[in-house]
Amino acid sequence: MPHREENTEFTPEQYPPFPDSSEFPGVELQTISLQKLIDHDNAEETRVFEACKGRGFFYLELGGPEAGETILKGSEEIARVGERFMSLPTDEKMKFTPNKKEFYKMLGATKVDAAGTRDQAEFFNVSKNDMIVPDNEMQREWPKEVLENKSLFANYSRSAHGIGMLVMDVLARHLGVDPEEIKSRHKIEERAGDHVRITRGPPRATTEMPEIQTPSHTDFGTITILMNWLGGLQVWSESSRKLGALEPDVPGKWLWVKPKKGCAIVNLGDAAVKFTNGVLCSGRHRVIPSPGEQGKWPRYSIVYFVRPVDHSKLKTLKGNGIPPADDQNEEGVEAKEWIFQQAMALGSSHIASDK
Ligand SMILES: O=C(O)CCC(=O)C(=O)O
Ligand SMILES: [Fe+2]
Repeated sequence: MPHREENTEFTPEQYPPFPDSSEFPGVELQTISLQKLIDHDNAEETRVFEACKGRGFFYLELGGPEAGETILKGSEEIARVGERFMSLPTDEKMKFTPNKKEFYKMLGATKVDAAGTRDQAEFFNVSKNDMIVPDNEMQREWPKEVLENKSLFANYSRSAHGIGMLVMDVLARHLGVDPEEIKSRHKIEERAGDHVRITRGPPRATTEMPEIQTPSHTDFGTITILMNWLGGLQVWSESSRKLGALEPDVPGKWLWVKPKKGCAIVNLGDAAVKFTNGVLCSGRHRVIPSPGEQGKWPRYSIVYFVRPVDHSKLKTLKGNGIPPADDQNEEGVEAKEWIFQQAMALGSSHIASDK
């Protein structure tokens, strides 16, 4: 049985498998090989492009290349760092929630529906910008658990950002977009809303499904690299390119995304939809407690959000695969402001810095 002691509750080697039952219908996702993308394998590039036009979600097999190995190993190390931080008393953790925004979000701080039901997960966001710079250029206070592991977060951020950009480069070339246009909007050294998020959902309170750990949303950024070990993530069966609504706006149902060993789950965010005038899809998803026996364990996930740099303009890119947009003559909103607006449309200041 899982216990809440030092480094004992994140125990992937003990987790039971995702239940094999029609009660928990799963979604079929393509599995893309990172190594093949690095090798510019044509067929693999086409598969990833199709996956991003369709649901905007796929598994990425990480084993082999250095960046992939960093994510595989680093996500577990970060989960253990997260476990130590999460075990602190709430008031200690709340010190890292300046102005009720960002960094640490306690369980129940956001509303998951119009009735005001509260979420059931806590998370901590670690900004890429502060991890990749020398100590004297850091802009915020961080808990000692993070500071002691700054190089872990820095390496993880660089690898996840690099993987995200590799995928975006493939997509740009398939859309006839100058890859430099994407690169210049995602320079790692420039300030951006990128962060590593450590989320902990408590074991399921009752056997009844569901309480909501992370409410229905689409991610705000460009591309997300997600590592999780227990079920709980679900995607909406029908893809939609409408942004902002809390609830799905097309008929469908929630399908489970089963964690796949050795793979990240990669999904596009709203900025990728905006950049491509809706050619690419950012899939709607949510997290509920893990199914069956898995629900007895606390659930950790480690997410990296790649976002456009703060001062870049959220304007549709030009390319022969992108329908002309009506924003070409507008000045365009800066990424930082745009992400804030997306968050406000979701109706929560906590989500402002979130998804
Ligand atoms: O915990 C997960 O598996 C997904 C979390 C997520 O969607 C998010 O933090 O945006
Ligand atoms: Fe998400």
